[in-house]
Amino acid sequence: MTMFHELGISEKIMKSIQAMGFEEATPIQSETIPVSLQGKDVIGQAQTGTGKTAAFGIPMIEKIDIKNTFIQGIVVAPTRELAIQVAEELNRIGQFKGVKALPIYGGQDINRQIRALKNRPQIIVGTPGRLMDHMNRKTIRLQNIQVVVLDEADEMLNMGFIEDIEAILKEVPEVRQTLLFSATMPEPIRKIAENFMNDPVQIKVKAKEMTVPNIEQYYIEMQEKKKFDVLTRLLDMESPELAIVFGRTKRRVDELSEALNTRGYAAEGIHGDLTQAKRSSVLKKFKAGTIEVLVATDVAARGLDISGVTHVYNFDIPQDPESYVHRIGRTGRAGKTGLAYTFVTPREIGQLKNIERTTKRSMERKPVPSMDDALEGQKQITAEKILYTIQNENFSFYKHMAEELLDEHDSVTVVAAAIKLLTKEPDQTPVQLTAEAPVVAKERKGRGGDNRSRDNRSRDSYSRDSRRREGGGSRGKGGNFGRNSRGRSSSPSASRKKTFK
Ligand SMILES: Nc1ncnc2c1ncn2[C@@H]1O[C@H](COP(=O)(O)OP(=O)(O)OP(=O)(O)O)[C@@H](O)[C@H]1O
Ligand SMILES: [Mg+2]
Repeated sequence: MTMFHELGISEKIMKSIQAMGFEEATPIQSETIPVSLQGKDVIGQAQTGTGKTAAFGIPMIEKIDIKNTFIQGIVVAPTRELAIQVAEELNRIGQFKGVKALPIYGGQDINRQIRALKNRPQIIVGTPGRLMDHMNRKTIRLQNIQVVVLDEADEMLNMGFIEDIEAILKEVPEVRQTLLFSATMPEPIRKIAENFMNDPVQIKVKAKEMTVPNIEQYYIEMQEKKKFDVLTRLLDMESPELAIVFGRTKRRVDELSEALNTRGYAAEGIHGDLTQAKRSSVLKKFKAGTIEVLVATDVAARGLDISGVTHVYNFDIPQDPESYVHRIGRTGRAGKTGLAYTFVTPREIGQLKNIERTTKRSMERKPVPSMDDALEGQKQITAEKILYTIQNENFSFYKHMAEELLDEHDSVTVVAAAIKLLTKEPDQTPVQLTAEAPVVAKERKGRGGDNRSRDNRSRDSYSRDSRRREGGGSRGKGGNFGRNSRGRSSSPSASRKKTFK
């Protein structure tokens, strides 16, 4: 256990850390912060949700000279939502020192960004495409950069982004500090990374497995056409606080969120073909709990830190083990627990084994849940709601009616009828889903076994964001059910703990 003050952090930043509610440093923070403060290049690898943002953010902000109005640090991140989130965390860390971080990403009005740049942020957090646009327009100058961070570094050095990263690094002074962070770092990518770095120190937090131990991991084997019923049964049985369902393609995400709405779940989709306004509003609603199921492509797989995500469902098995690690890492963050389910068709078992080999952790097989299991789950939720009401609410207004009913029927009959009325019985409304081709496991050779190619993955907002087609986006609205009406306990959720166990 390391306390932050043992790490050589200045007073103003200590004050921010306190305000953020962090009590002790996480292992990646205690191991990388002192090394980064010495100015060394670092490749940092640690499990999802263990505080890598502050691990690079704290030393980066220490290095900023606030008397100097140039941009002194850049962070490059693969998605817009992540760029926004990282900038927010950096602004919190820099709040007392007066360091400002600005997110720069595709899909947002470039003139607005140019105006925001006039406020002289010392740090820019950007997606590659939009950063390049600004470089070309000379609205961002990178000549005074001292620190470059690649968050989700293995993704940034992967096929889809590497050329952009090379172009960006060409604009940055050669004498600089480079920090790379990710939960995954396939060996061939790490080798590529070294070309951009100066004698980097590798810090890998020792862990038996690549995924977080407090995420329970299950798989269910079934035919493709069974998947949707299984998903809704699981949602009924477990009633997640917030759930993310990952689908392979944008079409899949659209169809799934439509189908979930048809069956009465408050779900919306997020993927790279939606307008940025739509993407932001969906994420906002999910964070607020207005929608309870976020259906997403891999655009939401990396880095996003949303509290209250208790369940991740891989409706389609991920294309590669790294994607699995990041997807399920949206739950079980900062010491909390989480559940992850992966759906596999018989032909995809090889891919499942491939994932297990890489993560060094096996998933437990679960049987296909039945309608009765789903109903049992919903009944349980009704019972919990009734007990909660007995303990916490005033229902004297209804007592007279209860007595009248009990005059005519025995109590078990009355209560059973009331439970039936309150219980959402499994809905079997037919839905339309286009089948996806199975993912066949490939040998991990050559480029680190990254099975993706530019075209076969839903490149999504993983594409160069400024050049992306921005179409559509006006799908069906959220479901008819608010979170409480779907039977969740309405008790206030436990306040967010800020210490890791
Ligand atoms: N020392 C700490 N004590 C308590 N909470 C912390 C600490 N450091 C970070 N956190 C919180 O933990 C959560 C996860 O942090 P963060 O998003 O940086 O994880 P990460 O390692 O980058 O995960 P990912 O690999 O998914 O990107 C955030 O809500 C963050 O504010
Ligand atoms: Mg992160």
